[in-house]
Amino acid sequence: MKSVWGCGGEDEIGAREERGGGVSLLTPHISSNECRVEGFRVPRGTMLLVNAWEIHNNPETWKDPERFLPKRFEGGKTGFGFEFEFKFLPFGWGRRACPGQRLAMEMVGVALGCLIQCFEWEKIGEIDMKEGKGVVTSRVQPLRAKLVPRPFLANLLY
Ligand code: HEM
Repeated sequence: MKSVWGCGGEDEIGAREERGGGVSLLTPHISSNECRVEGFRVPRGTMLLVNAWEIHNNPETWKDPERFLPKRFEGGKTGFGFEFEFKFLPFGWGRRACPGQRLAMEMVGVALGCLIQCFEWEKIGEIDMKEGKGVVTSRVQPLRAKLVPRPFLANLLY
C-alpha cells in the first residue's frame, strides 16, 4: 500500500527496517468524523497514528532522504511554509500542531550555539547514526563525546 499517512502493513514496516529506519515520530490523533483515506474507510473515533518518519523519508518527496543535508532548507526556507505542506511535519500540522514550534526553533539554535561556544568537543569512538525505534527518533548507540570547558568558561565554573 502506498503510504500517504504512513499507515503501512507488516511488509512496509519490514522494508523500512531494511532501510535502517523504524517506526519513529508518531503523532496520535482521533478521527472526529468518518472519512476515507486512499479508499480505506476510517470510522469516527479511530485512533490514527501519523507516521512522520515515513513522510520525512519518502524518496518521492525528498532527494536522498537518508542524508543529512541542511542545504535543503537554504534560502530562508524554514520547512514550515506551504511549499512543504504535509511533507515535513516535525511539529505536526493544522489546528493541533505544536504551539511551541517557534520557541523550539529559536531555542534549538541558541542551545546548540551555547554548547559549541562554551565547550571543546571530541568524539569517543566512531559515530553510529543508526536510528532506533520509538515515538520519537532515538539512536541505537548513544552519542558519546568528551567535552572540555573553553578557558573563559573554566574561569566561571571553578
Ligand atoms: C524541538 C522541540 C519540539 C518538537 C519537535 C515538538 C513536536 C510536537 C509534536 C509533533 C506535537 C504533536 C502535534 C500533533 O499532534 O499533530 C506537539 C504538540 C505540542 N507541543 Fe510541541 N514540540 C517541541 C517543543 C515544544 C515546546 C517548546 C512547547 C511549549 C513551550 C511545546 C508544546 C506543545 C503542546 C502544548 C502540544 C499539544 C498541542 C495540542 O494538542 O493542541 N512543544 N509538539
